[in-house]
Amino acid sequence: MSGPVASGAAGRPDAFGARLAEAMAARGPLCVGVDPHPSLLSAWDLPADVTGLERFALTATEALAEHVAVLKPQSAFFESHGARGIAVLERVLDTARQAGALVLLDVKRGDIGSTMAAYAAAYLADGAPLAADAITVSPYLGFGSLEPALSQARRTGRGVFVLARTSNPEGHAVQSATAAGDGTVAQSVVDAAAERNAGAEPLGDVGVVVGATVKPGEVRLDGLNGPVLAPGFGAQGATARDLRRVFGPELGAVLPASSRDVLRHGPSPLALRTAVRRTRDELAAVVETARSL
Ligand SMILES: O=C(O)c1cc(=O)[nH]c(=O)n1[C@@H]1O[C@H](COP(=O)(O)O)[C@@H](O)[C@H]1O
Repeated sequence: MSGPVASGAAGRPDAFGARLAEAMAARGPLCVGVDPHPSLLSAWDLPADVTGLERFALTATEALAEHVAVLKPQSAFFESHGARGIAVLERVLDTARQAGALVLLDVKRGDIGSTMAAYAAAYLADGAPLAADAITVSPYLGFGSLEPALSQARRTGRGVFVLARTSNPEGHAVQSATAAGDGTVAQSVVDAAAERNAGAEPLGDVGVVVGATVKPGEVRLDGLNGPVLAPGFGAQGATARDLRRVFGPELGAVLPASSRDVLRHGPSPLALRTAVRRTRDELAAVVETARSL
């Protein structure tokens, strides 16, 4: 898959939505998280320092990046090692890109607009050392405060995934509260993303995050016209059948994400790839059944 280019509009072939749809069709709808938890480093017999981080993250990336549509490094695990950890993250981004995976950098940024512009420059600008194909962002300073990231992503053929209804149980209290007007806070996020995606083909660049662990019907996704990142699959307890229950007919645009449940099979590259293949086959079976519903 080629990297993003510098200009254009949603609907162009190199827009993030189009590149993601192509990657999901070619490689199956699975996003694997590269989350170098200290406990996983220890399970892989690696030291809990930056050399262990590097071995872990590059082993996982080299083993998997040719086989999945999207790799999602979790920034915090790299940041916790300081500048040398960030240097490892840069290598992960580069290695994944060379292997043709799209890279979704999980940084969950959210800030006032003028600072959001700096985050956009850090992660969504051509040539930035930490540029990724997409990032996760938090809308809790107001969806409008994300504008600099949304417009930068559109200009550079990149994407954003906005937290809507997250997989963790604590998310319910704020995200299921009633928003100004009507409906829940989570639904207002999905609706704002849908506005940005209107008219894009085959998918818009503004995705949302809805955990695979949530109850069916908590958010309506039928008008989104964008991708849905669904973490919570695997280690947090959601199964492929839960994905079908939660997302039903929208499953075609859903990108289930799993980190620990894949990574625990390492350090053998073969065992990591076998875990990915098994997970992908399970997902393919439920997506197929959802299509025939
Ligand atoms: O944005 C995310 O990626 C995310 C959103 C969410 O609602 N829940 C969630 O678990 N995540 C991330 O997805 C990954 C889940 O990891 P596992 O539970 O090991 O599969 C972690 O990196 C989380 O930070």
